[in-house]
Amino acid sequence: MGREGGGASGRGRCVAGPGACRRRPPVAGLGGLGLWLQCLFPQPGMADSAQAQKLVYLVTGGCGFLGEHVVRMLLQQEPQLRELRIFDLHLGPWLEELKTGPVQVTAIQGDVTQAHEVAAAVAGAHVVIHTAGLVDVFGKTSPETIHEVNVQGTRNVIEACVQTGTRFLVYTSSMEVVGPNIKGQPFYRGNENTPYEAVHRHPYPCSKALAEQLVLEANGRKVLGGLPLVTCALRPTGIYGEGHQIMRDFYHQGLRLGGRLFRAIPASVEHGRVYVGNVAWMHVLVARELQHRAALMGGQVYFCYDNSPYKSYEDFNMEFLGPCGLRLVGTRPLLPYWLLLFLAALNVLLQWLLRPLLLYAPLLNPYTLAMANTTFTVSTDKARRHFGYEPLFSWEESRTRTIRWVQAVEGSAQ
Ligand SMILES: NC(=O)c1ccc[n+]([C@@H]2O[C@H](COP(=O)([O-])OP(=O)(O)OC[C@H]3O[C@@H](n4cnc5c(N)ncnc54)[C@H](O)[C@@H]3O)[C@@H](O)[C@H]2O)c1
Ligand SMILES: CC(C)CCC[C@@H](C)[C@H]1CC[C@H]2[C@@H]3[C@H](O)C=C4C[C@@H](O)CC[C@]4(C)[C@H]3CC[C@]12C
Repeated sequence: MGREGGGASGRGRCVAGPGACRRRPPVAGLGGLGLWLQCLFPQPGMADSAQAQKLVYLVTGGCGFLGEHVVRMLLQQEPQLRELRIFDLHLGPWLEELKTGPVQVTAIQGDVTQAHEVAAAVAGAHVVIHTAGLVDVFGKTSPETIHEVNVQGTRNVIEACVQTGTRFLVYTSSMEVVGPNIKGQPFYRGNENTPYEAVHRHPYPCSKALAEQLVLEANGRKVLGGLPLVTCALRPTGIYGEGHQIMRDFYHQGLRLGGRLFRAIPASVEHGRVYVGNVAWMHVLVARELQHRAALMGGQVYFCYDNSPYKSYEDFNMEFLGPCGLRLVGTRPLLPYWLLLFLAALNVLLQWLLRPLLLYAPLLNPYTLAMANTTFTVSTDKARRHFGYEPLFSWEESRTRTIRWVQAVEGSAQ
């Protein structure tokens, strides 16, 4: 981290990996030499036709909450896209509608823990956006499985890039790679260089930290063909927007409680949030600019940010749930913190006792309580400086879109 400054631009050169050159039809009559010349000196006119749609992207986890937004954003905003591969354990039916567009959409059902499946999907791709992961802070999955998917899965993606000659890898990391830490120390509007004691105990942040480290260390490794791998990691804070399962859960919980939610966290605790459309846009931009600014961006981490307001987790949710008819009761937490902590610990015990019979995984546990109860917000412009990022969606638009989505959830629940 912390390495900043100007970097050489690879713009205009054959920067998209050996596959890019291999894939274009050779210049007639010149055979292999033509192929070379074409890579070195693109012909006039190619920029707008053949060259415009030349790249193959792979999105792992492309059917998840964030992954779907990345997929749709790529199709809307990436003119260089020729083929989009979507790799996921569970493929969504909505993929079908994408297959009628001008870009070839290839759905691949696969498991990131299976190295051969990953290698087959990666082969021939120019860019990999690795969002697949097990997001579990509720104890639904074993720590071993979280490690297997998040760490070994990432290792498999890296090795596949190296073996098949894919040069650009974007990894979806998380704010939790930094914190909040188990000491509950605030991270108040920090940036990528803010010192913070990152201490991980919970399997999910541990796995994200290890995986991020693997990705950053892989930057510069030689891939098949001899060119260097260029990697970077994006660290979203808590993502919200259309498709956010936890928002849906809070909404339904509020409906069950007669249209009320009860404040558990002091309003003064700030929790970083970022709109899913802007996180997706950052992925698209990073993937694009990594190809031109490898020296500057390779091996870097970027927090994901936008203009969403700094609020407590609950007050922020009310920005959407309020207009949908829910009310947050209390200006201060209704239960004292020690009692919440006791209930959180009780939930852990219940989870353990009930495990042989059923999966008991409530929202409240000591880790989620610590997350919600510790200030963690970012304030940075590193993404703007390095790759020209500006949020695509204003706060008002992000809010409106999310409210509309919650209202649609409500409609479909009736
Ligand atoms: N949701 C957030 O607030 C948030 C914040 C920061 C970072 N992230 C990161 O963003 C990424 C996406 O998170 P999300 O919220 O969209 O989660 P999600 O669960 O909605 O999506 C993850 C996707 O990965 C797929 N997947 C899981 N295991 C797989 C496997 N073994 N092989 C192939 N695919 C597999 C799932 O099927 C799913 O479609 C994750 O890496 C997560 O750590 C999420
Ligand atoms: C006191 C309780 C009732 C409130 C519980 C809220 C809790 C479920 C919320 C609070 C903070 C949320 C996490 C935070 O937004 C950031 C991330 C990072 C990401 O990598 C995965 C999701 C996660 C952990 C959110 C999960 C839900 C949390 C813990």
